[in-house]
Amino acid sequence: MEKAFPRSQESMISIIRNGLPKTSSPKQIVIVGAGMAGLVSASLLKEAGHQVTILEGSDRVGGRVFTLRSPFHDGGYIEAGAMRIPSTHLLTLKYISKFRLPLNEFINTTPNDLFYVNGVKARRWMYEKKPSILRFPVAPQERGKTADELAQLAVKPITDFINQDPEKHWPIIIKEFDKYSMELFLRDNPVGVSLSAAAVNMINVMSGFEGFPELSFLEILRDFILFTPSTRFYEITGGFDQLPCSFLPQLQDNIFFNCRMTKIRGSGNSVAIAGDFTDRAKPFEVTADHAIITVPFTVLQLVEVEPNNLFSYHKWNAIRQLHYVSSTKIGIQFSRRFWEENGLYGGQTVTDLPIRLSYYPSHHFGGAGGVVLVSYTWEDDALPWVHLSEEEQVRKALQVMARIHGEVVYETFVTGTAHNWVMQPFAAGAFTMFKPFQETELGPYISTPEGRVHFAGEHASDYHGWIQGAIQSAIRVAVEIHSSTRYA
Ligand SMILES: Cc1cc2nc3c(=O)[nH]c(=O)nc-3n(C[C@H](O)[C@H](O)[C@H](O)COP(=O)(O)OP(=O)(O)OC[C@H]3O[C@@H](n4cnc5c(N)ncnc54)[C@H](O)[C@@H]3O)c2cc1C
Ligand SMILES: N[C@@H](Cc1ccccc1)C(=O)O
Repeated sequence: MEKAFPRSQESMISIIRNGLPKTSSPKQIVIVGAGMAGLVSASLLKEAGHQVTILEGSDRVGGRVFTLRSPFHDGGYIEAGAMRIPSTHLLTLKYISKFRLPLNEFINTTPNDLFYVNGVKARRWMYEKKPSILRFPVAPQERGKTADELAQLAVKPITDFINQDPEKHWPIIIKEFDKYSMELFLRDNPVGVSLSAAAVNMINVMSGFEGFPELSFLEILRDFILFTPSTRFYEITGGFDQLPCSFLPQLQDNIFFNCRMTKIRGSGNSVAIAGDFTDRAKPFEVTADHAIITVPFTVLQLVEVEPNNLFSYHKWNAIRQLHYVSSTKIGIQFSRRFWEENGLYGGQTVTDLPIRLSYYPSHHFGGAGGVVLVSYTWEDDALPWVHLSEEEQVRKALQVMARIHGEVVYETFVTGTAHNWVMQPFAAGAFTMFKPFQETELGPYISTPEGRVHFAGEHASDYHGWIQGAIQSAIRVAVEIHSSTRYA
């Protein structure tokens, strides 16, 4: 029996570098979804000698890696999905280097970040010097501390324990604290300092997490640890769509676009994927030895499964209950980089106004104009935007931005676009984020295969909401199928 699925990044990096051993018993494998999970799993399995067929519902590769180039001029673009890669995400960085794609630093925050909160405009360095300038009515003992400092204080017993021995201690932490939401843990801290409502609100507003405080404490903690100022981030220079497109030379003959899966039918040693072509309302059906399903569980709920007990009770639970965060992004192009005249080179604006987080471009500094991610919202914060037309979202975002940057936003406005992930038929949400109890109760059943049906995607990984998760799950599922065959 082949070695168990390699959990460490190092062993997965060697699979990315060297591929899987050539098989002596090629299998027919149908993969649904040409996002990063589908592309990576197909690439590894094809390279190892298997016959892969990729069915993609849309007309492009990439899925939630989606660079919006229209309606921008002069090469402008905005990332509707993935836009930054932490320096610790070695699998993602490995594929970027394998395809020789250019990288530059994604400047996530700078001391010059512009805040507009509780009606107060301030720079990050001013706030870090005197947190009370943002007028959060925190408790006396909380005064003089930033949101980050208060959050670190509250989670310190947990992070200290994890840091002693992450491999051994994370499972203990999950068992003890999976039942907590972020909000409950911070307000009624079972191991450390409980914070006042105002302090928790300050943490939520300043981190952009105000939209989902009721979600899993541990899930948010992982990203809280990741987003510490010491973490460096990168972006693919020229747009993230170059990453999924880099798989095309190897896979383009294996990908069938505009193929919407509507049914999964299992029978003994084979599995059939049925559906219709979205561009010509014609049915299709593909039968294979194995199927890899990479579509989000939100979308999978609308796919018929025959027989129903092809999936176990626990798998059905996970498909129905796994939580997906919604997210909206609004990108606006300006004819002049007025934000740089204001000392903003990359970095962000944090506000309690409906745009919540803005990110200034980390590329083409000093250029004639540029595209700003004017609004990036999650969960409840994303909802006020979804009922508006694209034009209304751009206009409203511009109006809100004018309250922070002044009339210059109107004088230099060129064009804009908005993307609401909850409205996308092949995503139906932005990314997975557990609710309390879900890591323990759904986690073990998200990735497990059901007969000849295998599951990959960011939801079926240890990195929810990251390309890294899609890649990790793809390598796992490729090993899962490949190790059930004999090597050449
Ligand atoms: C707003 C946002 C911001 C993000 N920011 C970052 C970031 O900065 N850095 C980072 O690393 N990650 C980020 N991510 C996460 C990252 O984009 C995803 O984790 C990753 O792209 C998911 O890949 P996947 O293959 O699992 O899923 P997907 O990319 O969703 O691929 C699934 C594919 O299946 C197709 N499909 C769905 N249903 C069907 C069907 N019925 N029939 C046929 N095909 C179907 C879809 O069209 C899609 O192509 C972000 C995501 C979002 C939404
Ligand atoms: N990884 C995505 C979404 C995300 C944000 C925050 C926490 C978890 C996931 C981003 O960087 O925007």
